Amino acid sequence: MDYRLAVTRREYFNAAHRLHNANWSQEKNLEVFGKCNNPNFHGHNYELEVKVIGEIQEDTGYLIDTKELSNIIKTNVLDKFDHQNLNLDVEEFKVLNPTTENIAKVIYMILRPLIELQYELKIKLYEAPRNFVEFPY
Ligand SMILES: Nc1nc2c(c(=O)[nH]1)N=C([C@H](O)[C@H](O)COP(=O)(O)OP(=O)(O)OP(=O)(O)O)CN2
Repeated sequence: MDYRLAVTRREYFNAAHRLHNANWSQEKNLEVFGKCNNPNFHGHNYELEVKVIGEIQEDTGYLIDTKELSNIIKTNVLDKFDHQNLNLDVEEFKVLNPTTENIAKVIYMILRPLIELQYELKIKLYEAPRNFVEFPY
């Protein structure tokens, strides 16, 4: 039995969004989401941390090759989210409010099948330097 450890890859993407609940009135949306409900959308510089937890492989000395992890994130998350309008351009958010919580959850759901099951996966997503979400928790 070896010790478990974590390898984390940090990435960045820029995206526009608007927080809105189509089942609510304009007034209720404005009351709950305030400036984030502006129909003209607004952008954030998101900082994403993808953490893979497991044991060191004896043959490579790696837990996971960071280059491989970086490629997985780039192809499946950054290429899909970066410089996009999340509400309009990303399929998942046509039916889901693009809050930091939901974006972190969607990223986890995209990446989970792509990382070997023996590893635990955790997502940390910063929407602003002082606001971040961790999923799962
Ligand atoms: N739990 C959540 N709360 C809020 C979310 C969210 O995704 N989850 N999102 C928003 C808006 O998107 C809003 O635009 C947040 O950005 P910003 O206004 O820049 O954030 P702050 O006002 O907190 O910025 P500070 O400079 O750190 O004060 C709102 N709430």
